[in-house]
Amino acid sequence: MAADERLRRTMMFVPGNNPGLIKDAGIFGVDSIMFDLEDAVNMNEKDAARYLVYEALQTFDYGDAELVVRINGLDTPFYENDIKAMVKAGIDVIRLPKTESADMIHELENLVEAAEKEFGREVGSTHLMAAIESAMGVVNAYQIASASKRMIGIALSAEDYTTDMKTHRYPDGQELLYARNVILHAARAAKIAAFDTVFTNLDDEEGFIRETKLIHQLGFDGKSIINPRQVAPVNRVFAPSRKEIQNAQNVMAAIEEAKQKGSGVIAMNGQMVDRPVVMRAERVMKLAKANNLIDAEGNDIEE
Ligand SMILES: CC(=O)SCCNC(=O)CCNC(=O)[C@H](O)C(C)(C)COP(=O)(O)OP(=O)(O)OC[C@H]1O[C@@H](n2cnc3c(N)ncnc32)[C@H](O)[C@@H]1OP(=O)(O)O
Ligand SMILES: O=C([O-])CC(=O)C(=O)O
Ligand SMILES: [Mg+2]
Repeated sequence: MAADERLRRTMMFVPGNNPGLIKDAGIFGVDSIMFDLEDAVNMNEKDAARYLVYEALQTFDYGDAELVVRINGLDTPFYENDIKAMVKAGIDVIRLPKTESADMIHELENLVEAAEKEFGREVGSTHLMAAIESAMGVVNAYQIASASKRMIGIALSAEDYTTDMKTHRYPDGQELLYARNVILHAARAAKIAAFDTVFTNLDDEEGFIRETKLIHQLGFDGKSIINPRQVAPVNRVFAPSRKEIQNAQNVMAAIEEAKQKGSGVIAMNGQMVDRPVVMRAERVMKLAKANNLIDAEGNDIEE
């Protein structure tokens, strides 16, 4: 699947030192599986975790899920070996933590390209994304997002970000509003995806749904998650309503009719239907298909 056609509602962290979680990570229906070599892994297990994830990528079938690895940061002794092993294993996306500048993406890209050449991978086939975890990262968000053609997304990482900002996370999320909006604008301007941060209190389902509704309303593509329990609530929030689906089906039918007549614009119930309207309808149809609300032809599936 082309990188820009993917739905990325859920990107689940899977600790790279936990064989049980790594083995079963494909069964929960997440859009992206993110093996973590960074903060979920103790210093004394870094080499073992890298080896484990490398072996898992050779061994297990993760179906259609996008495969992402969060490598160790550029200020550690681990990232070069992480990059080599993950490129060799054919990972889809490398996520750089604690990204603060476009230069960091350039450094990552150079190492990825060298590894692709060394291991006979197609140059350019490894995609990149950046986690933004500091004030400096937020200030440089657009430069980071547009630093490379390989970039598929940027993510807010609020645990480290709130620490850097000398605050912490509150239930209403006011402390994240500026960073969320900057990251969204940077991603949209660079035409890549925007991911919201993890919600760490697994027992507060109401708070998790409230936060997910907020980031969906703002326009994020999806959320980093830490547990399979968080998959269904995110998918429910991102699922279009029957009314939205009906409207999208009407738009698709209207634009088809316009095309037959050789026009790119048509009126539907007195409302103009043009390219942006069609693009929104296409996204609704894609989300509806992913939630099994319509079939491959775009027709309703009864609940
Ligand atoms: C700030 C940051 O950097 S966040 C990123 C780093 N953190 C992480 O990667 C943490 C990832 N998450 C986890 O390790 C776990 O979800 C925990 C420790 C938080 C909670 O674990 P549990 O108490 O076992 O959760 P829970 O009981 O809901 O697990 C249900 C099932 O899902 C599995 N599971 C839980 N989390 C994950 C995960 N992240 N990936 C894959 N499987 C998982 C469990 O093994 C369990 O399987 P089982 O029913 O076969 O035993
Ligand atoms: O990327 C995330 O959401 C998790 C993380 O590292 C952070 O919040 O610091
Ligand atoms: Mg972090």
